[in-house]
Amino acid sequence: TTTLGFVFKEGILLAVDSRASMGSFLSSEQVRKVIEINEYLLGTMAGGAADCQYWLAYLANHCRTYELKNGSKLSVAAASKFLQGILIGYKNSGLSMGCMIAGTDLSGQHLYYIDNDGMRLKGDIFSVGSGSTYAYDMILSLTEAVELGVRAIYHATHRDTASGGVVRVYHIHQNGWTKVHDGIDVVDLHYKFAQQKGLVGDGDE
Ligand SMILES: CC1=C(C(=O)N[C@H](C)C(=O)N[C@@H](Cc2c[nH]c3ccccc23)C(=O)N[C@@H](Cc2ccccc2)C(=O)[C@H](C)CO)Cc2ccccc21
Repeated sequence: TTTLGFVFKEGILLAVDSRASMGSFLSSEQVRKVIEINEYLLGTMAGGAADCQYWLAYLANHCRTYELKNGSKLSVAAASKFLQGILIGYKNSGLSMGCMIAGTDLSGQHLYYIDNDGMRLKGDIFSVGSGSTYAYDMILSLTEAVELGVRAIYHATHRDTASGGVVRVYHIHQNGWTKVHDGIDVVDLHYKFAQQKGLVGDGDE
């Protein structure tokens, strides 16, 4: 898995791959590693799929319940703190989760990293998952940010056997979030980037 989140001029970008594995068996190339908690919050998943899916769905439920009770939304800090509290409660019980919680609230856009050790960090850039060492960061315009996110995940899926499938990209801004790409096949990207590098010319240029 390769998940990437970074702050840039116009908000926060999340970019992830879509591969699931069971040991050396590739169990899926189409999983969704970004969970749409509500129209202001997104979560990313790396590690145990069931652990991530269960506890991020639990967080989404908590956010909705809070909103109905209090008539206002949880801040990104509060939502990420809630998840941290759960993971601390289950520390050393075998959960495997490396998540990002990103979203927008009254104080702007925020990005947090939370993992099964109970670590919670606020930051401008995180990359989580087996392919994270291949993904890099820069502060860019939206177009450049999207291109970077796509290239970073593509590059990671090209190198990391446990990452692959399609690239999904989300942009978080002051009005919530927009889904930029819902699935670009990394094989198509491979030929597109190879073409751009002139490696796969048609031979008579
Ligand atoms: C086929 C499949 C799933 C699957 O293959 N589950 C296995 C058991 C799983 O959890 N795989 C992990 C790797 C793994 C297996 N056993 C573990 C025990 C502890 C920790 C990790 C693991 C994985 O792909 N994780 C993805 C993240 C992911 C995958 C699916 C959904 C959310 C997040 C990832 O991090 C990279 C592939 C590197 O491991 C999960 C899922 C959700 C929705 C639809 C299909 C599937």
